Order: sequence, then structure tokens, then C-alpha cells
Amino acid sequence: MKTLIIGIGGMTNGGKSTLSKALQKRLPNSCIISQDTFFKDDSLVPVDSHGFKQYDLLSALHMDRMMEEVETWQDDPRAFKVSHNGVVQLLSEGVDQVYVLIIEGFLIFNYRPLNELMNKKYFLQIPYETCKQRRSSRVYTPPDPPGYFDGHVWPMYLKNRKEMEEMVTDLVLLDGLTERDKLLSSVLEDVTADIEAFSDRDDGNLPA
Ligand SMILES: Nc1ncnc2c1ncn2[C@@H]1O[C@H](COP(=O)(O)OP(=O)(O)O)[C@@H](O)[C@H]1O
Ligand SMILES: O=C(O)c1ccc[n+]([C@@H]2O[C@H](COP(=O)([O-])O)[C@@H](O)[C@H]2O)c1
Repeated sequence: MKTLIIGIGGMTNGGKSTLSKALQKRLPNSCIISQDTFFKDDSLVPVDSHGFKQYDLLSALHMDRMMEEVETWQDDPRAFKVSHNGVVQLLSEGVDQVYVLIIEGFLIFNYRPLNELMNKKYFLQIPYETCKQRRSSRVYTPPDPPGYFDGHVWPMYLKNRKEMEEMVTDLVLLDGLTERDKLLSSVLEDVTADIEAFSDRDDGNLPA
């Protein structure tokens, strides 16, 4: 069975889940694993000296559980697909099916074990003002306290981004201000080309 793992990383509110959901709808036999679903319980997240909860760190996430979820997909992508969101689509007879996993989240490329599994890495970026504006209209659980964006989210983004750039060299940067449909079609075109190249090969490896 052939598999492809795509990472959709990026800044908070960069458009990761919007793009991932749209891609999943268009890619047969694809599933999404979202890092957001692995946040630790609020009681386990420490506060800093300014009283801000330290959510924008890898230590605020159950990354071990996220890896287990990815391994469950790797063990049997077909069963994972059936148990998570339904029907497996058979393409044409005689063609090897390629199962696609979309891993999305704001710190996926900062976690080396996850990073190493990905065949393709996309990173959605937006300017500070857009990020702050989009974030202000989103309600998290718990909600952002006053000053949280400038006091915690943005400084941690800068720190995490620097760390990511020291670890990862093969990122494809995407402009999160691009219109949704255009973003989708450019990534879809890229991924579809990989899938086609991949399904033509019989050694199970994605061409470089
Ligand atoms: N390409 C885009 N252009 C304009 N707004 C977008 C775009 N993609 C997403 N958004 C909006 O930005 C906000 C954050 O999007 P979301 O996909 O939830 O971001 P993330 O998963 O990166 O936090 C939402 O209000 C969404 O509708
Ligand atoms: O989902 C949660 O439990 C949660 C609780 C508190 C905060 N968050 C925020 O979720 C952000 C990452 O998710 P996202 O979708 O904005 O990239 C990160 O900036 C955190 O501050 C998320």
C-alpha cells in the first residue's frame, strides 16, 4: 500500500484548517490529523510571570498521543479512513491506491519525530496585523485574555519560527492572504502531481 504524508503548518489563524479541510475533500482516500485536538487540559498548562498561560509551546500539547494517532494511520490507512470518516474510494482497477495523511497544526514542524515522516511540508504565513485581527475574532477554550496576542502568542511565534527554520530546510512557504480557492488549487496541483508520480512507481518511494 502506498502512502503520502503532507504537513500543513503555519501561524495561528494562517488558514491551516481551512486549507486542510478543502484538500481532504478533493483528495481521495485522505484523512486529517489536527494538532489542535492534542492540547493538554488547562490545569496542566503553566502560567508565565505575567500570568499568561503557556499554550504556544510544544510542552502544552500531548505530542506522544499525536504520534500514536499518526502511527495508527500508518499501520492501516484504509481502516483509519473507514473508522474516522467513512468510505474508501477505489480509483481505477489495477492502479495502486495512494492513501494521503494531512497533518495540520501550528507547531508540527517543531517536533522532529513528526517532521521526519512528512513527504511534503507547507507553511502558511500572514502579516502580524492580519494575524492579530483574525485571532481577535476567534474564541478559543479558554478564550484569549486581554493582551495575550502581544504578550504571548506573537513572541512565541517568533521564537518557534526561528527554531523551526533551524530544523527544517524543505518548507514550501504559502501566502495566507491568497484567496482560498487559489491556495487550494496551487497546493492541490502540487500534491496531485506527487500522487501521480508516486502511483506510477512500484518501489513505494516518493520521487525526489
Ligand atoms: N485564504 C484565506 N483568506 C482569507 N481568510 C481566510 C483564508 N483562510 C482562512 N481564512 C479565515 O481565517 C480564519 C482562520 O482560519 P483557520 O483555517 O481556522 O486558521 P488556522 O487553522 O491556521 O488557525 C478563519 O476566519 C478563516 O475563515
Ligand atoms: O484548542 C485549545 O485547547 C487551545 C487553548 C488555548 C489556546 N489555544 C491556541 O491555539 C493556537 C493554535 O491553534 P491555531 O488553530 O490558532 O493555529 C495557539 O496559538 C494557542 O494559543 C488553543
